[in-house]
Amino acid sequence: MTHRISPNQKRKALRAGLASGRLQRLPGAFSPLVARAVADRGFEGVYVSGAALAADLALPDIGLTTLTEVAGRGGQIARATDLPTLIDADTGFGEAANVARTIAALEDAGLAGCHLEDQVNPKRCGHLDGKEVVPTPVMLQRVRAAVQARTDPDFVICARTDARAIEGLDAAIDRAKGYVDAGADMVFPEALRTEAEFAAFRQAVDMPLLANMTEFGTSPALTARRLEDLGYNLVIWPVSSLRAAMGAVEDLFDTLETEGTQASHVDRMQTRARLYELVDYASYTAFDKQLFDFKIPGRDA
Ligand SMILES: C[C@](O)(C(=O)O)[C@H](CC(=O)O)C(=O)O
Ligand SMILES: [Mg+2]
Repeated sequence: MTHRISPNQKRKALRAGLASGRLQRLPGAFSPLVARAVADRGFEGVYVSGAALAADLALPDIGLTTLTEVAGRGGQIARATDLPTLIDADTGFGEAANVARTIAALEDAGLAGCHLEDQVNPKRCGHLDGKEVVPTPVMLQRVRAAVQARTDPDFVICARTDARAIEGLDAAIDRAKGYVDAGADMVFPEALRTEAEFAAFRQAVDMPLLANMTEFGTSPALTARRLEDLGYNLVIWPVSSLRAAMGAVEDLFDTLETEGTQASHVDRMQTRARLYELVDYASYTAFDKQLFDFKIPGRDA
């Protein structure tokens, strides 16, 4: 498992995927190890969720994490695989000037792209009540700032609109069109309510579209095949791996507490061998051997 693909090559791969007519499938990875498990299958990319990143720090998803934390963790996850990694940049961590700095940090961290949303600061989960959006001109500034700040033209800037839940579908579509005119490469219509709304958005917006298949939210659960048929370009399952892992962790702790041993749980655990596969233990051993198996001319003949 050698990782030699440059950030620019990953960005080009993401762009090619978006232009391919095939759905790009990006499971959320809350850690570099989880990203390895994504890459070990046939997925086209990795997603870094703001909600999962916050939850991992035992924080709610209300804009408490900082750019430094998000870029740092995003970079660790992006470096773990050869796949392009798309990251959730929330509202851009401020207004235009902050957004510009956010793009610089995410590019430097090796991300392939990010999404920026039109919520007010502090933001909320897109599937909960109580969120608000900024006036369209404010989001247009954010998008323009992002596009101008980009130093690699292949870095993908995705504009997310949260307007569906607040202003309705037509307003969300109008906003999306404006964000595209401002230079966004793709659009993330958040919290659509029905499959018909997914279809209507596709009909109205002539740019790559992202579908968010999060659980326990307000959107219907559509399969990858259905989303591809609807003409969507990219799907994220942002928090699914964290929810699955935490479900298993809580079950384990219940077992430990009640049974005093993990024995009945071990068959559900990732094995030591599989973990070593994912961290590519063998190639490190080979590398070490090659470094230390050397002879010094004159000393070792
Ligand atoms: C996509 C999202 O922005 C995220 O941070 O992963 C969240 C997901 C979630 O809370 O389920 C969102 O949809 O707001
Ligand atoms: Mg988020």
